[in-house]
Amino acid sequence: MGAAIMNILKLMPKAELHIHLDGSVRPDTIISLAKEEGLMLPVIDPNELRPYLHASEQCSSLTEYLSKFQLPLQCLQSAESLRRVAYELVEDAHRDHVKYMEIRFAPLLHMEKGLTVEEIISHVLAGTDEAERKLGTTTRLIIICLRSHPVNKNLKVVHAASAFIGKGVVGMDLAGDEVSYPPEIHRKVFEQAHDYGLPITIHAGEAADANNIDESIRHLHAARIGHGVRLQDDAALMQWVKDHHIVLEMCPSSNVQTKAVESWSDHPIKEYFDQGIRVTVNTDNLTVSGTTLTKEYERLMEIHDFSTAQFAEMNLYALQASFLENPEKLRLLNYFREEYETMGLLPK
Ligand SMILES: O=c1[nH]cnc2c1ncn2[C@H]1C[C@H](O)[C@@H](CO)O1
Ligand SMILES: [Zn+2]
Repeated sequence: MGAAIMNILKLMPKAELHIHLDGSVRPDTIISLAKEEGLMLPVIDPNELRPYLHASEQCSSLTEYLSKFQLPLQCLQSAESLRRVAYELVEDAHRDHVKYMEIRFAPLLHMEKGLTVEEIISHVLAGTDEAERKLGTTTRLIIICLRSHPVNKNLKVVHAASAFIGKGVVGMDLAGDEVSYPPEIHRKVFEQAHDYGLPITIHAGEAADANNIDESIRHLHAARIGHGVRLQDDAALMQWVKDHHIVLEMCPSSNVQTKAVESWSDHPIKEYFDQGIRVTVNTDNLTVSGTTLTKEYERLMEIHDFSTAQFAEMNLYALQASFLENPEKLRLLNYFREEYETMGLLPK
């Protein structure tokens, strides 16, 4: 790949719909937060920390992948740490020319030192709002319910999130261990979210089969699907997803690491795209997956032969499917189109 193309991939305005806060903490920040909070790191030499925070391509499963969140989560139990990592994540994305991002996190994982769900959301918002003001990257939040958490607790999370509608929270998600906890357990939770008017995206068809995608759309009101790798197993559902403009938030590096796919070349993203399904490219987790949006684009271009214009198209899918409120969404869509036109990525 030539330097000119690499430059376009880096410089083109990008939208990121699927990125977890706790999986995207800078390793240096982990070290600094561990010191501040008096936490013992598993190793003394910071250079040896990487295997504790990063899932390599040798990672064997989603379960192993999820074990990499333990350490960052221990460091994310205070107001200041939440504000700081939220700010730094927007800063990192900004450096990668991300102009719109939806950051997701699960409040129930940040309550070990007594913060309430409302406080946790407020502290993350303080960081993203400050970053948006200083850097200009439009940032919104998606609140996650974990599959392994009881329904009554998740209902409380939805209730707390609903108070932040119009103040930075734009949607709800279901994440965690898909093998042990199928989506139907949480129907009531997402019924409630839907009643509050919160848009919904669900992790599905990542570590378990296409039925979970079907269930998430049909009964959990998902307008978008996190990953959706197993959609390829069900032709009728695939057609339905295409016709109804359900958007897939695909995260290729993560999908290789969790073994949702065997390898990069086995990833179905290009096949979906060519069939007219609205796929988007995302990182999932900057630190756990050891990636950036530009790196994902580079590998997709090398291995699946995507063109720069096709990346532009997927970014427009992402913005259209974003949970951003309307005047701002239109402004960003116009901005992206103008930039792409100037860069020669759209037909004039
Ligand atoms: O790709 C994923 N699939 C399922 N769950 C995930 C993935 N990436 C992160 N998570 C979980 C682990 C985090 O602690 C949690 C909240 O961000 O969400
Ligand atoms: Zn995810």
